[in-house]
Amino acid sequence: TQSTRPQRLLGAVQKKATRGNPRSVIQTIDQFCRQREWAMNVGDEKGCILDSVVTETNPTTVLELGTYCGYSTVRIASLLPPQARLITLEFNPDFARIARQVITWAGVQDKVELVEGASGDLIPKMKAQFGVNTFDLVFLDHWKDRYLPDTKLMEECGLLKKGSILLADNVICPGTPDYLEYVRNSPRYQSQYFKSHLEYTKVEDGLEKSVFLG
Ligand SMILES: O=C(NC/C=C/[C@H]1O[C@@H](n2cnc3c(NCCO)ncnc32)[C@H](O)[C@@H]1O)c1cc(-c2ccc(F)cc2)cc(O)c1O
Ligand SMILES: [Mg+2]
Repeated sequence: TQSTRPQRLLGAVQKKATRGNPRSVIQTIDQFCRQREWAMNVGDEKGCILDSVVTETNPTTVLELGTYCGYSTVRIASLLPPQARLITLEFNPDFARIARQVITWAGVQDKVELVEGASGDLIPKMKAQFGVNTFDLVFLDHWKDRYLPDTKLMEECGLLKKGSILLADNVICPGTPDYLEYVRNSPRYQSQYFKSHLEYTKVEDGLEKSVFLG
């Protein structure tokens, strides 16, 4: 039977990346996506912006919406201090299965909790079921029309505190117009756009960093 693109991406990681070396896994995926098959990872250019936001936030608790193959999961986890943890939500079981293997190959599995399910169902359970108080950083990279409803849901569930950071991928391409309008006009957020390019292309895209003001 035909393999899927995520399966081929995992194959490249297991063949070429050094086990236990997150940077090697990231480099291998970026090379695969540039030389073999494009895939919707945040990529190396926007990935550097993600890295800088993670390091300057120095988060203890991170939430990622949309794991896909685990590229940004590995990127973020590799920068977290020892006690910090990253919860990543993925509702496609096939993608979750691939991501778990990528995360383990990179050796960051002890900092990552991959939860299979839809963000809309899981966000309300974060406090009771996952022992989360608030998130210091949220990386939004799932269906683009879900960024806004899930942000409102996180507010309602008391998962954001003064200073919590939302970092959203693809605010230009494919675009998240309703989310952008909200975080840029709401008095509850201080927003900043980081101009970049769609992963592995010259098309404009960018990340929006929004600080929750409480
Ligand atoms: O569409 C893009 N990303 C979507 C990611 C989805 C992943 O997240 C998972 N997911 C989705 N919704 C939820 C959910 N909750 C919501 C549903 O309940 N709860 C849990 N998991 C969820 C999916 O199963 C996937 O694993 C994209 C496209 C381009 C692109 C640009 C230009 C082009 F020409 C083509 C493509 C570039 C990018 O960087 C992109 O991120
Ligand atoms: Mg994306």
